[in-house]
Amino acid sequence: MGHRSKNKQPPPEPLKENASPKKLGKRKADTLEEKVARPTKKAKDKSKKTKNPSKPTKKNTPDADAWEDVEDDLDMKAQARSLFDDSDGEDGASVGDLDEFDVDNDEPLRGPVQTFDFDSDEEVPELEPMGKTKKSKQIERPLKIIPTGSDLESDSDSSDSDDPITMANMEARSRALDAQAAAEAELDVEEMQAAAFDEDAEEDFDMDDEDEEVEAGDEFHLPTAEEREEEKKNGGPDVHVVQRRMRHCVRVLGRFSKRAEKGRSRSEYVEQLVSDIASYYGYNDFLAEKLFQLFPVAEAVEFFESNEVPRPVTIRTNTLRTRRRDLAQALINRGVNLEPIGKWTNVGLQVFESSVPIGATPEYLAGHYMLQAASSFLPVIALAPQPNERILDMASAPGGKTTHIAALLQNTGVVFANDANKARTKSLSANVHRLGCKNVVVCSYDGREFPKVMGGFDRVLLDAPCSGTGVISKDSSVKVNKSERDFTLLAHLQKQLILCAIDSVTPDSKTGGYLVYSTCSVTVDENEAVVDYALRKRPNVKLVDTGLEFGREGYTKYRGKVFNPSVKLTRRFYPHVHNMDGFYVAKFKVEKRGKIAQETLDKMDVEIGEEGVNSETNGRTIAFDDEEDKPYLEEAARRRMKAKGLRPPPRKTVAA
Ligand SMILES: C[S@@+](CC[C@H](N)C(=O)[O-])C[C@H]1O[C@@H](n2cnc3c(N)ncnc32)[C@H](O)[C@@H]1O
Repeated sequence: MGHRSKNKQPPPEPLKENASPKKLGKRKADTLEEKVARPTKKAKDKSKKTKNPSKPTKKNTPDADAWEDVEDDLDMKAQARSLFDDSDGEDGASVGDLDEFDVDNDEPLRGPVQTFDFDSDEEVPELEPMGKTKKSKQIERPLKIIPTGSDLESDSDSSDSDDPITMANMEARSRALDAQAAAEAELDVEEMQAAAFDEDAEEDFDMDDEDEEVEAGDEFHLPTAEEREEEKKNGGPDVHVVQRRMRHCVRVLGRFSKRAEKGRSRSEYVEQLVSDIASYYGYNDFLAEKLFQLFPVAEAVEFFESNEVPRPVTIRTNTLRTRRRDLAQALINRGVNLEPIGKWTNVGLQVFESSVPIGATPEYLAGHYMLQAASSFLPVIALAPQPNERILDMASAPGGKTTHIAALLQNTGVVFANDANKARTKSLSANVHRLGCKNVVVCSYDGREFPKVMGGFDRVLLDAPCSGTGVISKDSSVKVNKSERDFTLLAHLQKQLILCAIDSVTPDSKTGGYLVYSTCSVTVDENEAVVDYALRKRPNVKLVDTGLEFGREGYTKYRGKVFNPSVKLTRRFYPHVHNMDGFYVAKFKVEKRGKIAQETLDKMDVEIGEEGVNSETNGRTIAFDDEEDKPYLEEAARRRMKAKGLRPPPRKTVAA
């Protein structure tokens, strides 16, 4: 595939699991080439239609989860009361055949049902989403349903029409768009096939190419340390050089024994590749390496590349106020082109294009939906709250998941929505009110104070503060502002929070007794390592299936670390695999302390004993490891002093 296909994205939905990572083929090579021309990457002329959302403004808060943060900017006073109070009724306004929005059907719906003037700028884009005049990379995402050749023929006439869309021509226009997408898809396939036979294509990364012949003048030479030093002195390598070198390194690392230069080691190639990835995509060396290590070589490049592309714009229907089909129709009437996200959610909609700002429609202001990344649905689906339960959302601002929980509870029971950051609880409260959640209590404690503040919860969600390495496409500052120390401190905070979250769950719950731990980060330190720590420190918990239909299994071994085998039950989500933000979800069942399976206890004793940690387990609380915690506690004390304007004493210990 060539330039045309750059940035096309399918909707967020499960892709085939365990598929071997895609080979870097011509398409990827083209992608790399295109980077040279950034930011004017797109070759396609899309001037006819105003398509697709630009991302809503996002604050640079590394802890922030996805773009529920746009809610922060809303002036509550401007939030109109519901304009659609009647819409809850089973027989809402008759709006044509929208049965597909009743849960399972994923047919696309697009095109307004009224006449729209695509060239006017009538709406004031308060929150700047979906700006008519802005194009985003999502424009080129292929539609989900690719029509047949006959559709192509019959509608080809109308595909380019500039006539206004009306009830009469909407269907034909819609089919024409599908046909266009199909034609593009066919072209892509042709290009891909052509590339497969193009022996001269130096960009072809085919790792299985037995008969490769390197043309004269195209031999690749891995720079020596001196040459790299020289390159640095001269202001760094040219972008073309970096691209070419990255391709070559990936190629060599794909079949090292055959392709490597004599006398050069694998680690030299890896070092060069990571260094080039860092400079090409703009990461600090530390983070580039950390993320690179998560994947096989070629897949790692896919991951970095996917972080350059925005994820699909998605919204969650607030079922406390409306139904998905009614919401879809209301938005279609406003000129929004959308379709259900996928079969795994019956409340999500993916927005492809809009002629109105999607963060400021009357439906938005009336709380009929939440702008929410698809990945953010996952932990709440895993939590599976049941009516009348008592739930704690331990780190909840700005409330994307809290309001989802409240909706699943159908406004019964109670949700304690906590966040340590008082300022962020304002947007949390605003969202709670806008979405009509009547069972939510907002509070602001450090999560580590639970369960002393209150306990006895049927379910707890800990959507932990994290490094945000899963949401780099939304917040690129993560590329440079995270150091090794940040990861150490974050992982420590996460470990403390998870123990407090576990202790807040009542094992006596008749309906629940679960904790869901999630992050929008892909690093093992913040995910599997935290979960494994919790299993070791709290033998009364076990991991259970998340209930999510897709996602890769959690690592049970990683770079010399061995985790509890049950960590396999946790789920990882990646932008390059699932077309959603990088995310991690683990679900624990909290059991009574006396009821722990003996085999689990035996295992715990061995594991904990091996580490030389306190091995008193049976029924007794295992405290934090004071020695391990010392530097972190010291660091926290230093920070508190600094915050109070006091000068902290010099450091005594250093975190590992
Ligand atoms: C990933 S965000 C939560 C997003 C939220 N769950 C949602 O869906 O909208 C992490 C949150 O943790 C909060 N936080 C950080 N440290 C905390 C702590 N010690 N206790 C409780 N909350 C904390 C941050 O203020 C931030 O709002």
